[in-house]
Formats: sequence, structure tokens, C-alpha cells
Amino acid sequence: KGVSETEKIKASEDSKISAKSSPISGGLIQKLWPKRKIKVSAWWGVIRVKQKTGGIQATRPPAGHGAQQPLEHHPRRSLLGLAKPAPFRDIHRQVLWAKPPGTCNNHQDGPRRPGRIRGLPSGVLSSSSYRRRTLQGRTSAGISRPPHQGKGSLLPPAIEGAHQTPPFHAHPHQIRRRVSSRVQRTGPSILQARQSFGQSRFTGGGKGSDGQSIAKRVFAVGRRCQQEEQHVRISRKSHAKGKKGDSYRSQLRHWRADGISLGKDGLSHLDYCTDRRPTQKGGLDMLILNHIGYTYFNYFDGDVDHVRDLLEINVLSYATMTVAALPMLKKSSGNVVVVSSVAGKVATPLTVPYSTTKFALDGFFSSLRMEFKQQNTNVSITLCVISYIDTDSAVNTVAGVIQQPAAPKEECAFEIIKGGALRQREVYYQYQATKIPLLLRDWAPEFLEYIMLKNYDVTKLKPQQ
Ligand SMILES: NC(=O)C1=CN([C@@H]2O[C@H](COP(=O)(O)OP(=O)(O)OC[C@H]3O[C@@H](n4cnc5c(N)ncnc54)[C@H](OP(=O)(O)O)[C@@H]3O)[C@@H](O)[C@H]2O)C=CC1
Ligand SMILES: CC(C)CCC[C@@H](C)[C@H]1CC[C@H]2[C@@H]3C(=O)C=C4C[C@@H](O)CC[C@]4(C)[C@H]3CC[C@]12C
Repeated sequence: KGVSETEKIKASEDSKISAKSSPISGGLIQKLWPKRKIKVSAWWGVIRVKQKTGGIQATRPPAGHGAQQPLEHHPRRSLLGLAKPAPFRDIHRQVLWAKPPGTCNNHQDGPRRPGRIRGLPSGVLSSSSYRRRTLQGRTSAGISRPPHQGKGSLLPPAIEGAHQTPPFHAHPHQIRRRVSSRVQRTGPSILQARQSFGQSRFTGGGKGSDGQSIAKRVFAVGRRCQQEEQHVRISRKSHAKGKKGDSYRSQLRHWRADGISLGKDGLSHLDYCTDRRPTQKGGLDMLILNHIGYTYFNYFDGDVDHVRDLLEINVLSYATMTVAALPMLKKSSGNVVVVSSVAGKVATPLTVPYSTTKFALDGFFSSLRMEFKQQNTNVSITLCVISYIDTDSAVNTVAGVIQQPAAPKEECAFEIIKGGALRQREVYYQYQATKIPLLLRDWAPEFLEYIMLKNYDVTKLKPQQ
């Protein structure tokens, strides 16, 4: 009897301790486990049981489990959203969302989600192989290694050069694969409005303009596609006894990157699209509209005829060419790339005729894009909003008046083509130089005007002719 009394006293002492440390759950646990020397405390909804004797801290195991569990993995902690992210997820997110310095980001048409980049097939980036590759590619300093540029690469040097600073936060391999696979599917054919007379060259290029860079990129992409097609064809043939190889070969035959000569009026060679139909069988994957007529960079001189002429070259020819190419574009679910400017989205001084035409492009093509959606026409339209680029013509025209540094035309051309191949709504290059004015346009227009005017040194303006 005496022994049982001392036990009772001990038990009551224990229950006092428990009740003190945990008024809510202590009594209940003490009832459930009356004979065990335990200290109970409630913390963040997780019941923690401290063994008094050993002094070892352990999470209370779910019924039937005696093993000690780290707190992060406790199911209730996860439910509360308090679980630490698994380390691979953390790194994966960093890799996907990190923007390499000095690069642009054109994901304007939807929120970013880890493991999914718009325009790329959903499986690609979240696949374990990609995850493994990105993890392997990380150095101990936590910075991605430059992507593979080894001997086995099928890419020509022109494209390889662009890897130095990947202009996209996805892995460059993914972008290249996407660009090439889109072009591959129907037998690649890219049509660029050639910017001058002559059938055999991308002129305008001779003047070091954007057009030349685009042409180079187009041909580089085309060449690579050709190599990849052959590679696929040979391997397919050996497996599928030529049947699929034939279709690839026939696609290959229809591959070509071509240019259109527009003539001085910007319209006279349009029959090229309709009559000669260079890629009729395979359709047309991409129509890049890039040319512009000459204009001045100065105060508006009151010449409305010049505005009319410029509208003809910069807008109406674009519309006419799009209409002419549409049957081919529809055939291969192609893409129209319209090269516009930040001066076609926000008001800029000294560019009245030019801005008129570029704003008109936005009106025409953005409206057309909506109609295509209504009509289920699978032709995408990419409007490129471009900041100041270091083409000879722009640098000569603007010289000294604008403080802002010009962006490289090669990178610009790459972004234009990439945006088209990924079927983006709009391309912003350079991202900050275009996106910030665009945001300010609606929210703080006066502030934007103030910055803009500060950026101009009108004392450096060339005298008007
Ligand atoms: N450079 C910049 O800072 C910026 C440029 N952009 C846009 O980028 C695109 C390219 O600009 P950029 O390379 O600087 O321009 P360029 O002035 O260097 O090139 C324009 C080209 O258009 C051609 N062209 C002129 N008139 C006609 C015509 N009537 N018919 C057909 N082609 C014609 C010219 O051909 P030819 O050589 O035979 O005369 C020239 O090659 C344009 O759409 C421009 O609006 C946008 C933002 C900034
Ligand atoms: C937020 C602001 C500081 C941004 C200002 C950007 C200004 C300076 C940039 C953005 C777009 C640029 C023009 C352009 O698109 C194309 C051409 C045609 C070319 O033949 C002659 C030069 C010209 C007029 C560029 C002049 C400079 C502009 C207005």
C-alpha cells in the first residue's frame, strides 16, 4: 500500500510538471501514457514529447511508429507550409528563375512557374534529365557553367557565339532545340523582307543594319536545321527502312531561307510571294518584316507627304505582304515577326513620322492577332519592341543627341528570331530599356516624359535640310 502511495505521489508530481509545460495537451497525454515519464509541450500545432530520463528530444511518432523524425518532414509541418524546400527544388528554382546579367527576358505573356517555360513543351524543363543537367552544371560557387560547346555540337559558330551570355533564363539548349524543332517540323522556310534590290543577297546588310544580322541568323538556323535533318534522316532510315527517311528528305528538299526584294515603293515585288511561291509545298514558317523607309531625326517639319510615304513603306507593305503570305503561313502554322520599336509604343520626340508608322503597326497586327484567335487561325504574330540598336544608320542619325548607349544588333537579331520561333506575342529588347518605359507609359506618363526629355541633348541636332 505504502509503495503504491509513493507511486501516486510521483505520478501526481509528473502530471504537475506536464500540466505546467503544456496546459492544453499535457493532461490528455498523461492520461494516455500515465506510466511513462514524459514532458509534453505543444508548439506550432506539433506535439513534441520530451523524454525526461534520456533528455532526448523527439517528435511524437504517429501511432505505431517509434522512429525519430526530423521536424521538417513532419506531415503537419508540411501542411502548414512550414516545411523547408527540398534542396534540389531550391536549386532548380534558382536556375530557372535566375536571369543572367545583361540578358533579356521576354516572358510577358503569362506568369512564370517553375518547371514550365511558356512556348516550350511542358515536359522539357521539368524532366529529370534537364534537372540533373542543370544541377551538374552548377559550380561550387553556385553559378551555372557555360553550356556545352564541345565537338559534338551541331551548331554553327554564328549561333554558338550567342551562348556566351544566354539571353534567356531557360537553358540555352532548350531554346535552340525549340527553335530548330519548330523550323524542322514543316521543312524550314523563313522569309525575310529583303531590304533592297537584287535577288541574291540580303542587302541592307551591306550597311550593317539589323537586316543583315537577321539574315545571318536565319541562315545559321537554316544550316543547322539542315544538318540536324540529315542526322535524323540517316538514323531513322537505318531503323525504319527508308520510309520515314524519304519524308525527311522530301522536307529537306523544300528547306530554304529566302528573301524578298521589295523595290523602291516597298510593294512592287510582292508577286514573289504569290506567284513564285518558293516554299509552297512546305508552307511558310516565318515571315520577318523588318525594313523601314528613310526618315529624319529632328523636329517635325510639317511635311505630311513624307508621313504618307513612310506609312506606305513601313506599314502598308507589311500588311500587304502578310495578306499575300497568309495562305502559306496557314499551311504550316507559321509566324509573322513584325520589327517595331519602343518609339512605336511610347511617344518619343524627334521621330514624328517614324513613330506614326510604328504605332500603326501595333494597331494593325495586335488587332489581327486577336482576330486570328477568334477564327482559330494558327498563325502567330510577334511584335518586336526594340530599343536603340547600334546599326550604322541609327548611330549616324542619332549621334550625340541621345545619351543612352546602343544595344548590339547581333543579340537583337537573335532575340527577334527566337521570339518568333517561340511564338511570343511581343519581344522586348533590351528588356529594361523597353519594359520600364512601357510600364511608366500608363502609370506615370509625366514622369516618363521628364526622363525622356532629360535623355536628349537637342543642341547636338544636325541642321534640318
Ligand atoms: N536601329 C535602331 O535603333 C532601331 C531599329 N528598329 C527597327 O529595326 C528595323 C531595322 O532597322 P535598321 O536596321 O536600323 O534600319 P536600316 O535603316 O539600317 O535598314 C533599313 C533597310 O530598309 C531598306 N529599305 C529602305 N527603303 C525601302 C523600301 N522602300 N523598300 C524596301 N526596303 C527598303 C533599306 O534597304 P537599302 O539598304 O537597300 O536602302 C535598309 O536596308 C526597323 O524596322 C526599325 O524600325 C527599332 C528600334 C531601334
Ligand atoms: C526611355 C527612353 C530613354 C527611351 C528612348 C529611346 C529612343 C532614344 C530610341 C528608341 C527607338 C529609337 C529609334 C528607332 O526605333 C529607329 C530609328 C530609325 C533609324 O533609321 C534612325 C534612328 C531611329 C529614329 C531611332 C532613334 C532613337 C530611338 C527613338
